[in-house]
Amino acid sequence: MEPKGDNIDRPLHPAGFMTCETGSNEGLPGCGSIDFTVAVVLPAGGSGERTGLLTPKQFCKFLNRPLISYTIQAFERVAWIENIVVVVAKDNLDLMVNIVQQFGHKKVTVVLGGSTRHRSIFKGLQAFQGRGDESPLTKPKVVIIHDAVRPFVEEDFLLKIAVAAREQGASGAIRPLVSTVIATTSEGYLDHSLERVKYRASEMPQGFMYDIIYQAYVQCSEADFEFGTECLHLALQYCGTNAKLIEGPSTLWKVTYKRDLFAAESIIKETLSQAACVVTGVCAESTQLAHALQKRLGALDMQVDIISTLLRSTGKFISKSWNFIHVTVSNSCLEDVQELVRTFEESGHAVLYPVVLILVQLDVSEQSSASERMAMLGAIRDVATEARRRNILLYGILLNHVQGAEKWQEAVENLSQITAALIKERNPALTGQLLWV
Ligand SMILES: Nc1ccn([C@@H]2O[C@H](COP(=O)(O)OP(=O)(O)OP(=O)(O)O)[C@@H](O)[C@H]2O)c(=O)n1
Ligand SMILES: O=P(O)(O)OC[C@@H](O)[C@@H](O)[C@@H](O)CO
Repeated sequence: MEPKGDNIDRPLHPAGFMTCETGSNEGLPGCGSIDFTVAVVLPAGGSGERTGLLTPKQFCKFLNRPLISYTIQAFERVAWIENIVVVVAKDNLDLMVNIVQQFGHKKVTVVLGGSTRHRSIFKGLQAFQGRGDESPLTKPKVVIIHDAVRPFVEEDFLLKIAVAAREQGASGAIRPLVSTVIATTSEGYLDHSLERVKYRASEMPQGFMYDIIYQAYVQCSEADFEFGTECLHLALQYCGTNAKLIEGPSTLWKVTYKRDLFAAESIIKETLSQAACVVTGVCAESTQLAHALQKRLGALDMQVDIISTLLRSTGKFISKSWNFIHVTVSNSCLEDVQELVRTFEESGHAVLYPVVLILVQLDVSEQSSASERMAMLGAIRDVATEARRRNILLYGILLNHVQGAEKWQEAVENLSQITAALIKERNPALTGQLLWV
């Protein structure tokens, strides 16, 4: 999982940062909910030592996409946020610019960080300061500061933080303490414990009037830069600004330890669409199988639609990030699958989230020959390799049309369990394989 930084021949701004395509709020829906400019600083310049991994946690991949890309997406989909400044260590500068380009992130400026979190945040804030030439970034009225390793943040809470920062000068997310806080003696014994109900954990996002937090950083001490962990404290200490504290959802937690990476992956997978569109073609057996599958997947809380052909209606399902199950009684449908891969490529829709495409061949000839199975496997492998480049995960299933109602019911049950698992897990290792049910 080592980061692979390809050198990007991009001019580094005199202030030491690269600007990718910036978005604008003009005319976007939703920006009417806020009448002042808001920007975001995402400190992502750490090394993630506490995970015990060589790859900094913000660059660890989930479904073939780095964690930081999920965090950036959480902010770029908010129409009233104008600019997103991502602060990274020098060694990860090219990697970060690569990620912005690969996943089509907008409004993003990549900035070089510092040796501590506070130093990195200050570098991020400086991206809004003119440096003698016209800075490409508009200085915001309010700036939101958010650890890049907190990917699960929702627009409604960001709105609360931004409005409170505009009104109070500063605002911050808090959560109830899980463990009691105790003070220890220098010999390592209990000195006293704090009354837990009186304390809260300080989380992110935090919001500030830009001028307040910028001035706080201008005035803060070297000790603050070296050892401090709390931006709200700097606003109080150096600008006399008492932050409004807002209790946030439990999803605001920070990825810190290795266990947090597993939790983050599980949550990301849960957010992906489990819905599927079953494409049957025109033959009766496929349609019958599709309805049986729809009933069983429905029992697994999966939404399933059935269509006879991909023409015209594909866009509706692609726009909703649905997955596809293509049921056929012949191996002629690979052309359809290739057409679907091309449609996804043109829509660019699978860039952010992998889409599952399952090819179910109903073997009505009782028992396909080994050579026929090998031919199908070879064909699927080729198409799957191409599909993977478009972030489409193609799996093949060969379903024997067994005789006898009971055996058939069992086969359909197995098929539904396998298709549900493939869609939920999206395991790239199984793509291009032919499962035999
Ligand atoms: N010099 C630094 C140190 C940290 N951060 C960022 O600040 C956020 C919260 O810090 P933390 O969870 O402590 O990250 P790390 O410092 O990377 O973790 P560790 O202490 O385990 O090395 C992270 O997004 C991290 O990348 C930063 O921008 N610059
Ligand atoms: O201390 P760490 O560098 O692990 O993480 C930073 C956290 O302290 C910080 O995100 C919140 O406490 C809010 O300031």
